[in-house]
Amino acid sequence: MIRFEQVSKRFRRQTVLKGIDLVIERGHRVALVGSNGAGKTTLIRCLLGEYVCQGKVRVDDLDPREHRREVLGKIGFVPQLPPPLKMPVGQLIQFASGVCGADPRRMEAVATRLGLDAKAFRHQPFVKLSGGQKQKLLISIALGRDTELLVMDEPAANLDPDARHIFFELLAERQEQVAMLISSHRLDEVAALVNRVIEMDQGLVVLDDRVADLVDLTSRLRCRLVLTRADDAFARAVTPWGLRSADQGITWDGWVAGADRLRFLGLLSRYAALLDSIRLDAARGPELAEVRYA
Ligand SMILES: Nc1ncnc2c1ncn2[C@@H]1O[C@H](COP(=O)(O)OP(=O)(O)OP(=O)(O)O)[C@@H](O)[C@H]1O
Repeated sequence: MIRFEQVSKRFRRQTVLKGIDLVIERGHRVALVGSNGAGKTTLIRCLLGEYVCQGKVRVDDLDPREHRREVLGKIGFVPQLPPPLKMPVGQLIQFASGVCGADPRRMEAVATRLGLDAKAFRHQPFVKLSGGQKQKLLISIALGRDTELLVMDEPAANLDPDARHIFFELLAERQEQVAMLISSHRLDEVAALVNRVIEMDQGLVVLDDRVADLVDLTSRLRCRLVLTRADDAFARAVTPWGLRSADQGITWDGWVAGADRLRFLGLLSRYAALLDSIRLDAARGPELAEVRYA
C-alpha cells in the first residue's frame, strides 16, 4: 500500500532522510517513533507529496507528487500542528467533505462522539478553537470519511482522557480495513494502538518490529489506587484522568482506557514511593457497556 524506496531528503546542507526503505500494508498499524528531529514529519510530508525527495514514494503504486489529488483522496491525515485557518468550523467541514466527496454529517457525528458539538461552533473561526477542540475537529475530518490510509502526526497529544478513549474506539472500528501510520516521539503514547513499531533516528530507520497485537482498543480498566498518604501533586496528576477520591486523597477510583494503560503506568511510576496498592481490572460485558455509555 505504501512503499518508500531509498528515500532521501535534504534541506540545504542538512540531510534529514538518509535512504529510507519501508513497505506498509493494509492492516498494519505503525507507530513511527523517534526523538525530536529524527525525520518523522519529513517522511510523512514526502508521503503526502508535499516535498520533492530523492528515491521512490508510492501509495498504491501512485507517485504522490504526480497524482496528488488521488493520493490525498486515499489518506485521512491529522497534522501535528493545526493549520492557522480563519475559516469558520461549519465552512471547514463543508469544504473538507466536499473535497473528498464525503458526507459532512459523518464528520459532525465523529466530532460529537469526541465531545465537540461542531454545530454549536459552526460560526467560530477554526483558529479560535482551543488546542483540544482543533485536534478533535481534525480527527473528525480525517475519520469521518472512507479512507484506506490514516496518517496521524501526534494525534492524541491534546485530547482529554475521555476523548482519547473514544479516539481509540474510532480507530478500532477501522483497524481491519486500513493501514495506519501514527507518529509520536513517545512510544508509550501509541504502543497499545499498533502492531508494528518503526523507530527513526537522524534520518534512518533504526528499528522495525512487529509487536504483539493483543490490546483491545475498546477496553476499559477499572482502577483503584491506594496511597500511603494524601499528596497534592499526585491529586493534580490523576484528576485529569477522571480519578476521584472519596476519602481525602488516600483511595482513588476511576476508569482508564485499555489502550492508555502504558501511559497511565508511566505516570504512576513517578509516584511509586507513594503507592500502597494498584489494581487495574478489565471491564467486561455489561459493565463495559455501562462505562462506555455513562
Ligand atoms: N522545512 C524545513 N527546512 C529546513 N529544515 C527542516 C525543515 N523541516 C524539517 N527540517 C529539519 O529536519 C529535521 C527533521 O525534522 P522533522 O520535523 O522531520 O523531525 P520529527 O522527527 O518529526 O521531529 P518532532 O518529533 O520534533 O516533530 C530537523 O532537524 C529539522 O530542523
